[in-house]
Amino acid sequence: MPTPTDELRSRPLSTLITPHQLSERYPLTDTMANTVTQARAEIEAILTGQSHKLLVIVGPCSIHDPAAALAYAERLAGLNARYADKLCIVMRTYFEKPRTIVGWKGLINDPHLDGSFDVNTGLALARKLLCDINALGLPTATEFLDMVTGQYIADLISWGAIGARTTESQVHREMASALSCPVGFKNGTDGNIQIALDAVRAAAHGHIFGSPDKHGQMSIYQTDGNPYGHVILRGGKTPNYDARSISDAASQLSALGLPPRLVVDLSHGNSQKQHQRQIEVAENIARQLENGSRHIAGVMIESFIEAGKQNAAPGQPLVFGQSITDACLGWNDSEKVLDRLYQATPAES
Ligand SMILES: O=C[C@H](O)[C@H](O)COP(=O)(O)O
Ligand SMILES: C=C(OP(=O)(O)O)C(=O)O
Repeated sequence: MPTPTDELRSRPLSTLITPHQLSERYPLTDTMANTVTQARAEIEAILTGQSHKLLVIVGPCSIHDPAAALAYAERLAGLNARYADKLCIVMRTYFEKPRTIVGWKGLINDPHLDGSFDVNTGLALARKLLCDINALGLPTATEFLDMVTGQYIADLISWGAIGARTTESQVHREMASALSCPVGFKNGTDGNIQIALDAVRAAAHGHIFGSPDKHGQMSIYQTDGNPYGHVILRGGKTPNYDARSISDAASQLSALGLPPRLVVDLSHGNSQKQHQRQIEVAENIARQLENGSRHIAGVMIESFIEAGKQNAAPGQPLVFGQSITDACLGWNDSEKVLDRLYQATPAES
């Protein structure tokens, strides 16, 4: 026997349910499919400038408690109905968190928040929550980070993001080229927009790559390319939501023959990670809209029931509806921000 040279630093722990098995347990119903199909069509029309509406991706930084997320979704569904003539509201349902170094990586990876890494339960909780939210008629958004887990939930997602830490990654661009929903690419954490422009172009192309299929069989996939890739300005070392930064990015899109429309993240580098600052960023965006800017297709907001964030320590009780990753706006401020954006969005001309 030769000396082993492989799997020296890894080992399989247990088998993973397949995407097909999970979707048999939590199937996509006609109501859910209608929510997804209608929202994707509306978002596509917003991104190409055919719709006057503003896309608003709003919700917790991450999902850690499905009951709290559903309680938030029920409130948000009310605002979705109230503002439907001008806003296209999509709930942030982020199950995978990219970490700067290490930390809790989201509900799918560690659903019990205790390092037990019960991934099969995490996948089931994520899919069930997405079914419940879409059944309310409220569409959902997520970051696609892991190359495998997206297969379990992508049919329930109306808008996807590739994060600041992965926009430059070839495999994420290939994945985006396959996704059935519109996909936004964040600028880099240092503020580099070029990588997001490159990503939009790369994802618009078809690619060939290896991936498990819905039954877990390793397969060679061919993708068509995603025509609805777009840039998300999330700030970097300094913010980039001001009118000048937005029009510069829009000019770069036009020069590439792409629609000069983009999404602005009110959080992260644009709020310098101070959640309350999202309110002033929203005010600035509202004024740009009122001044006739045609470049702002949408915004992203980190919002939950309770403002701020808390530390999740195993065995310690958690505040219901408060973030355990980035700090979020509380519900009252979120309502005010959405109302302000509604007032600033032009009515259909
Ligand atoms: O949006 C979430 C965080 O900003 C991102 O996951 C990085 O988090 P970290 O810097 O706390 O690891
Ligand atoms: C991780 C996120 O953002 P970014 O990739 O911009 O840091 C996020 O939106 O949760």
